[in-house]
Amino acid sequence: MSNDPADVLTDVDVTPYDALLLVSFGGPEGPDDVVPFLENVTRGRGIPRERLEEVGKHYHLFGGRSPINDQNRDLLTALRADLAEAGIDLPVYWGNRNWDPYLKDTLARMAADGVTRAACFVTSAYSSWSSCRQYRENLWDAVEGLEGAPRLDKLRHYFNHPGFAEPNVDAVLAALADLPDDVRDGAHLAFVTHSIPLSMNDASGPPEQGGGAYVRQHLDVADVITRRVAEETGRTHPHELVFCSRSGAPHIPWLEPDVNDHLEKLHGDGVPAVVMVPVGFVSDHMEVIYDLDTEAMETAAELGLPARRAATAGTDPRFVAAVRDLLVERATVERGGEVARAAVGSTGPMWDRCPRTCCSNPRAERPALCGSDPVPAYAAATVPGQAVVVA
Ligand SMILES: CC1=C(CCC(=O)O)c2cc3nc(cc4[nH]c(cc5[nH]c(cc1n2)c(C)c5CCC(=O)O)c(CCC(=O)O)c4C)C(CCC(=O)O)=C3C
Ligand SMILES: [Fe+2]
Repeated sequence: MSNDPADVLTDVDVTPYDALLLVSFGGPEGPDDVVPFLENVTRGRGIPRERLEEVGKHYHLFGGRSPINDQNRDLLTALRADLAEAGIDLPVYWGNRNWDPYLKDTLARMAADGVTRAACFVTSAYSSWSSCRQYRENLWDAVEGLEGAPRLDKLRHYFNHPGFAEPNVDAVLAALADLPDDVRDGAHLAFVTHSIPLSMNDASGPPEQGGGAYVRQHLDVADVITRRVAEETGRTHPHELVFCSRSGAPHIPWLEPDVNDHLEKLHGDGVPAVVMVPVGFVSDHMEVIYDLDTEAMETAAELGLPARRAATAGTDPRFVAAVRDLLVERATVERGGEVARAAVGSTGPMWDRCPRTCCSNPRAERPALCGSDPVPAYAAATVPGQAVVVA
């Protein structure tokens, strides 16, 4: 990250924070975990039983174990090493929405350890209820009623941080290089992310900005990656944004096209090859190893369409350093200092606190931490000490 201006302008003072908290989704670690995990994920969500059985099969294909927890363990190890090397002495905790270690247990341990204020890094880079506000609701739930709970700040969205974009650029270059010589130049880049209901995309970001932030943010970083790849190869590969892992009831519209339908279309149009770029995900969890590496790769093979899947950011040192950069940046801001915020593309750096109306909950309004929301009167008493900033 030596050419990143934020590295030069900031120092390694991370006060007022005395911990970093890695916040993630969680996944099952063995066959017996699969059903309880799926129940945790889908509680109250109206996901049809057939869809759950289908998704259960995906996990059982891999021994009932998702790779996501091990990937977070690797990220923790890498983060601790990176912070230590930068001279930052800060404990790093980990808590999940849907599986052990649960956020509630982690927050209780942090309180017992005397942590007073933690920065939260969420393994989800974009705006939407599922990818942002739901995590903020989960943080609320985790501190509610907890004596001595640390105050929590969520680090800003990082889909357009160079430390996230650049590993994706290199991954696309590597995937292109791996395609047969005679089809490489004509390859399309299919940027892939998790589908969400159209209504959830419409409600993503602040309504004053017209909603639709989820898709807009993906399109922005996909443009950046495509242009950076063109700088390296001298060729602008046509690119599209497509979706995987559609869930929910069939009559509810979700973002399309599905990646498999897209591969069929490319093939029908005579496109000679494709690189799938899972830009919506930060590591190779189940959506990537099943929906892309298994299902979409099978579709491509049946079509006879040469396809490669680009790597996710994972523990790329630039991505790990980006977490530190975001931490140091936010600490500086909280101390009242000036920062240079690293961002590529046309969106610009994202806010530190989500606006009150951002990414509304599709079912019912729930209290959430780390926004500019005033804490609702009915809940304020149960969550002492949290940041309350009215926009
Ligand atoms: C936007 C988004 C991300 C990306 C941002 C982020 O990373 O947070 C994401 C990530 C993930 N989603 C995951 C797993 C699942 N998601 C489900 C269901 C759903 N996801 C949704 C959205 C997203 N999901 C939505 C709108 C639903 C419908 C139900 C609801 O409204 O909540 C279901 C239920 C079964 C099904 O129907 O698929 C499962 C099992 C795993 C773990 C993988 C592993 O185990 O390796 C990860 C990282
Ligand atoms: Fe999901």
